[in-house]
Amino acid sequence: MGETINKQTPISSDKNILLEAKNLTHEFDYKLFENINLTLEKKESIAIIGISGSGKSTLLNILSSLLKPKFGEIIYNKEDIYKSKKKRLLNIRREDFGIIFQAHYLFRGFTANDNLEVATLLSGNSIDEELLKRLNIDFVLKQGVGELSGGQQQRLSIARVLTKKPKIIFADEPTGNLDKQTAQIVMQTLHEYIKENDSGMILVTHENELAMQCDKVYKLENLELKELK
Ligand SMILES: Nc1ncnc2c1ncn2[C@@H]1O[C@H](COP(=O)(O)OP(=O)(O)OP(=O)(O)O)[C@@H](O)[C@H]1O
Repeated sequence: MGETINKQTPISSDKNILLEAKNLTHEFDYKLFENINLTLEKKESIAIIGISGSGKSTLLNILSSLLKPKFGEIIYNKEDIYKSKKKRLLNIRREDFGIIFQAHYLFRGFTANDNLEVATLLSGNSIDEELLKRLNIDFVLKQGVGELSGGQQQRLSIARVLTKKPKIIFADEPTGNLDKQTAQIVMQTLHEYIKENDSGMILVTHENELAMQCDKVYKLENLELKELK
């Protein structure tokens, strides 16, 4: 009898689920993946690895509301985001999703501080001085974005995303421009953020070491997501 109860007990309760990808299929010139499923829970980090061209960034674009898949659903807050009205999709992207891509969309004609202010205005949150110190960019706030190094720009874009207090972080090679030590600080900051804020993170990376620091690791290979951890 006990066995039956165990079998019926869900591994994760619905209220812990942040995002679900169901039966995703996508292709451009060639098929990238077919019938992929993925679930992200609160406080969880997921890494996606795979060879160049396997479709990792495409998958992240689909998960993060930027690209409609050929087939399949992305369920967030019990709704398929790609079936939502355009305005609703934009609101989810703007308010709940924190998208960290290498081509960080900073406003280049403005100062670092102006860029953070935009996030505070949109979200109603204030700038987290501690976070800026941690990321070692607290001393560049008055500088123009164009005067910052690539790595400083990357950390500024991460600070801007976190200022929004997103429910889910989507990060594509977020430490690509950074030395090993700084990359580690950034990853630690992201992991702490999701634990402290009941958020989740999906990370695409080439670096196995960073991937293995995540709770789950999947490899995109032969059209499938294989669970490595
Ligand atoms: N918007 C697009 N239009 C047409 N083809 C695309 C588009 N975006 C990606 N592709 C193609 O899809 C394939 C997968 O690209 P993607 O960037 O998802 O791979 P990746 O695994 O992230 O690669 P990398 O590790 O090199 O960043 C590539 O062949 C790429 O040229």
